[in-house]
Order: sequence, then structure tokens, then C-alpha cells
Amino acid sequence: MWLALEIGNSRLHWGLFRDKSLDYTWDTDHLSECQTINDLPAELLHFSISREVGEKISFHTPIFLASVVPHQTKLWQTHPHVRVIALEQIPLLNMYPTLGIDRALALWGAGKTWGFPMLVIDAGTALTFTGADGHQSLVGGAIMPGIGLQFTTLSEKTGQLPQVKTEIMSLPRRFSLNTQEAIQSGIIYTVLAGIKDFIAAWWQLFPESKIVLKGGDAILVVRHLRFLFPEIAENLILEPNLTFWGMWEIVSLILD
Ligand SMILES: Nc1ncnc2c1ncn2[C@@H]1O[C@H](COP(=O)(O)OP(=O)(O)O)[C@@H](O)[C@H]1O
Ligand SMILES: CC(C)(COP(=O)(O)O)[C@@H](O)C(=O)NCCC(=O)O
Ligand SMILES: [K+]
Repeated sequence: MWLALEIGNSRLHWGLFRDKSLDYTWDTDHLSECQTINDLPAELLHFSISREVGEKISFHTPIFLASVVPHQTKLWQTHPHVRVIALEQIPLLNMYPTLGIDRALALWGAGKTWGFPMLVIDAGTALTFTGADGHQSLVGGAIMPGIGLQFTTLSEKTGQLPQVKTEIMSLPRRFSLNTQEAIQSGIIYTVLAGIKDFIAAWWQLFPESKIVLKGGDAILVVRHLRFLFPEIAENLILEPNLTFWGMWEIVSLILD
């Protein structure tokens, strides 16, 4: 039994693996600077998971860590049973040294599960596209501010724009007559158009490629894509646990 911990820029993503199966997943907040690893096992690990699962996890349960937040990595590295997964451990070809480990793992997990070529779209804190060709070689990708970040920066960096709800259940009017809806319109329609354009460009290069979507805003993105571009949406695979599948591929080699 081992724990997968993916540290993203918004939160911690946990997965509990037993044998080959991912038994449970849950999210928690980042560790605050004043917390030490000794405060940890009880409160943090068991936060938002059932008592039954919590009881299976102990301080000695190995934690495999993939982080894109260096100061969080530092805090977790003081834990005696944490092992950090590094880019060099991922067999993907043509990676560049500063590639995010989350992007590499998600792409590797997706390719191993559904085959290469593969494009992964991660609608997380940042919204990223990461693709590999049929030789399991990184073609490259793109990074833009994620949906939540776009809403937040707009309100934080302007004098009178409000913080608007990110969860847009139904699509706003594209041409809006109020501020809140105008912000929602601007962000959601350009994000969806951007995603559509990146997918079209990828399919030009790799017409047979599968595309997998993950991240905190993935469900929202797919819901709206279904409405606006159904022919694209029906060809997307939604897999929130993609990074964990990538970690499983790497960790099972280590544990064997
Ligand atoms: N319960 C939640 N907590 C935080 N963010 C959430 C939640 N539900 C949806 N989101 C959305 O998910 C985004 C973060 O995606 P996520 O994949 O969790 O981030 P990361 O892996 O970068 O930490 C936020 O910007 C927000 O728009
Ligand atoms: C692009 C990211 C910020 C995405 O992080 P996330 O939204 O998942 O928290 C992260 O993968 C990262 O820091 N990457 C390093 C730069 C790169 O991948 O080229
Ligand atoms: K991520």
C-alpha cells in the first residue's frame, strides 16, 4: 500500500493505491509554513476521507510525491517516508529540464493507458496542453492561466471588477449587458475557443491521437464543449486521476 501525492499550485491531490488499484482519492489544502510534518498524519491525511480509509493509513505508509510547488516539496521532504519522483524517472523522450512533473506524469499515464500519440489538457491552476507523438516523444505544449486564475487576476489587478463565481453552470450570453456576465463570457468563450483551436492543430499533426482532459475545471470545460463543439467533446476522454496513473507506472517499477 502506498500514497500518491500530487502537489499542484492550488491544492494537494492524494491517491491511495493497493496492489494495482487506486482505492481512494481526495484533495487537501497546502501545508502552511508553520505546520511541521509531525502535525501531519492524523489531521492532514485523514482530512476529508472516511474513517475506514483513514485507519488504513499510518505515518509509515510510503508517500510518492510529484510536486510543481518547490516550497511545498521542501516541507514534505522532511517526512521520512516521502520519495520524490523526478523528471528523469519518466521514460518520455525529448523532455526539457524545466518541464512540470505533473505534465510529464499525466502524459505518460495517458499514453500508457490509451496509447500514443497523446495530448493531455490539464484545466488546473494553469491550463496546459502537453503532447507526445507515436514514439513516446514529447512534441511540446502550451501554458496559459487557468479559468480560476483568470477570474482572480481580473478582480485583483483592476480597480472595480468584482470576483465572479468560477462555476458557470450554463453558458453566459456572449454579448452581455452586465459586468459579471461580461467577465464570465470573456473568460469562458475564449478558453473554449482556445481549447478547440489547440485540439484542431494537434489533430492536424496527429489525426488519430486520443485527447485526455484532467484538472479541477475539466468537468466544467467538457460540459460547455459538449454544448458548443459537440463533435470535439465526444472525442475527449475525461480522467481526473491521470497523474496518479502516471505515478503508478513509475512507482510499480520502483517497488518491483
Ligand atoms: N474544491 C475546489 N478547490 C479548489 N479549486 C477548485 C475546486 N473545485 C474546482 N476548482 C477549480 O480547479 C482549479 C484548480 O485545479 P486543480 O487541478 O485542483 O489545481 P492544481 O492541480 O493546479 O492544484 C481552480 O482554479 C478552480 O477553478
Ligand atoms: C504549468 C504548471 C504551472 C501547471 O501547474 P498546475 O496548474 O497543475 O498547478 C506546472 O506544470 C509547472 O510549473 N511547469 C513548469 C514549466 C513547464 O512545464 O514548462
Ligand atoms: K496539475
